[in-house]
Amino acid sequence: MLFHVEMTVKLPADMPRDEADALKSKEKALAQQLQRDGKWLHLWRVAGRYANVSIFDVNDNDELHALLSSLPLWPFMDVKVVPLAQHPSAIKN
Ligand SMILES: O=C(O)CC1=CCC(=O)O1
Repeated sequence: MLFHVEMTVKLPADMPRDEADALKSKEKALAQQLQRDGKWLHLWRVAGRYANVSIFDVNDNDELHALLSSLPLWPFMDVKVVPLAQHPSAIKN
């Protein structure tokens, strides 16, 4: 199942720089592993915002939730999920 996910990161302004950097580093390592695993198909920065748009390919809603909630930045993100279905006019998917 494919999901469009928008994540907006909101780190507390008073979070120490080294703590924020450690979280971002862990986030990057896990995001890259999930891309190698074929679960995280696309990862795009939203221009001008500390946010990304991603496409995930997972088995079901529960796997998506488990994956998203395992991200180190999860406690500091607003996440919007849109389930995707086939479009009848699409010539590739
Ligand atoms: O910077 C972000 O958009 C949050 C994030 C998700 C995966 C990653 O490496 O950073």
